[in-house]
Amino acid sequence: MMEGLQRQLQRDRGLTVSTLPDKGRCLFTTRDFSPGEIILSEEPYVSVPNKSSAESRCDWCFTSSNIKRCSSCHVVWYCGSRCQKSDWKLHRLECQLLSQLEKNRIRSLTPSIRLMVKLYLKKKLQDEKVIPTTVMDNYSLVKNLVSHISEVGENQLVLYAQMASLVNIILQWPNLNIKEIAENFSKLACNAHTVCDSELIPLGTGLYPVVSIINHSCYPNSVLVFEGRMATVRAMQHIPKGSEVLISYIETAGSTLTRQKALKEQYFFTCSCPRCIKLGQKDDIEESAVIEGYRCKNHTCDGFLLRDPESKGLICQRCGLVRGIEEILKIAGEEKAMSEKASAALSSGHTSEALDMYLMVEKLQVKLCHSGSIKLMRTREILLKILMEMQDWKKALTYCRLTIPVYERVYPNIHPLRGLQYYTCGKLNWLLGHTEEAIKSLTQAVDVLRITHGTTTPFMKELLGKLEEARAEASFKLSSMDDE
Ligand SMILES: C[S@@+](CC[C@H](N)C(=O)[O-])C[C@H]1O[C@@H](n2cnc3c(N)ncnc32)[C@H](O)[C@@H]1O
Repeated sequence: MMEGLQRQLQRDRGLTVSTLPDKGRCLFTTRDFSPGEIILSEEPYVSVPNKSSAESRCDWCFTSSNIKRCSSCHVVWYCGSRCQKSDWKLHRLECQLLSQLEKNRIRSLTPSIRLMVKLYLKKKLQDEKVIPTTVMDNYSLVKNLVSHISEVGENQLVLYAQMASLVNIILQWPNLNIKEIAENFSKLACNAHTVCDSELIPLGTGLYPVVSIINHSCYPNSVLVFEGRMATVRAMQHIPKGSEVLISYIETAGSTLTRQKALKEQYFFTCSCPRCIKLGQKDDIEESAVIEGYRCKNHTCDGFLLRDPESKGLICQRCGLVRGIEEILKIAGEEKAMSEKASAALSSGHTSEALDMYLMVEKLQVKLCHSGSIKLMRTREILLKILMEMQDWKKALTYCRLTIPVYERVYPNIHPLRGLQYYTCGKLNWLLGHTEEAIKSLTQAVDVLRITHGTTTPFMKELLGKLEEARAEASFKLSSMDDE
């Protein structure tokens, strides 16, 4: 199977699988790739939508529109007969199992448990040749995934063992190996991908064993996006022949320490990408102080603070003013308490209370954090979302504009989140009738998103349509001015 995969990747894609001593398997290019070009597309081996009390999703394509519950198991939803048919061979077995479960068990079913049950059902159906196997779609690819089981902590192991025994109860197969199921949970933790829509809203989880060969970099040359349930890896820059294809597994906006911690905890490795090797160097320390540190006490100064070895405070690197730790901790405490209240208000649907609370959080964070702070940017993003929900386009645009300089600082020129933020800015300007500004932001969005998302998806067609509309409006305005 592995030779078959190698041959297909080489012939159809210009790719090859190699092994590096410090990384394990890796994907390399055997030809040049240009920015925006698809490197790899893959359907999931298995996938499952997220569980949300507010919104169910089609088990096959993840849409939440026009969905109906399966009339037999009452657990799984489909948007129509096409998706139901595509999933039928597997769901037929799953449906019988789910129908036998007690109500309490059904309620406690998590997406991970369902994903694991589906994994075993798919393997069984492929073993019995009910579902065909292909070089890109077979269980041996799952077998080859890394699990890091020997590095998993005691508490996590107990959790995996409990989850494995639940899978065993659901499947009721003789001779099921609980240890193997637990190890497969560990594989899912470092190999499964969150399936997102074009705006990067999470919809579910999928296992894409070929995409899982791709290693991580905090400065990646490629990006993983989803078109429905299909995973697509695109080149974000020119990738010469003989390069390793690298995507990012994590939110790359954080400081080197934050990124390394996240990678170690979930993926058990220490990243040595061009950004991570700078750990502890002057530039890296200063960047962390801006994006995760505190602001100068003097509000007219935009300096960042570093620990002052002589005093018990932090010293501004621009004006030299010392800021005491006690004062920082006091505001930080108030900010934490208010953030918790605000988040609780938002998740219980009290939108206008949440808005007031987040405005207070923002005030405290402005006192506390540097203007380049990621934390402050996240609060402003929440305010932007709330204000958009309330259709207060004017204030929403103010917040969107405030986030842009931080996006431009923490994300590279071509990054999907940066493109999406320009898109939001463009839409808001358009709604407010600021045609010229809308054209500028929508053009910036297109420049980024045509590389990360391609140009042919409905999402991109909508964006390109909006830009065209804004340009037509601008030239109409111009020609009516000429007439006057
Ligand atoms: C999704 S898998 C990637 C493929 C993997 N190398 C393999 O052999 O199957 C994730 C695992 O790959 C390894 N890995 C990924 N990126 C790495 C990197 N930049 N440096 C070292 N190891 C890395 C880690 O062991 C991580 O848990």
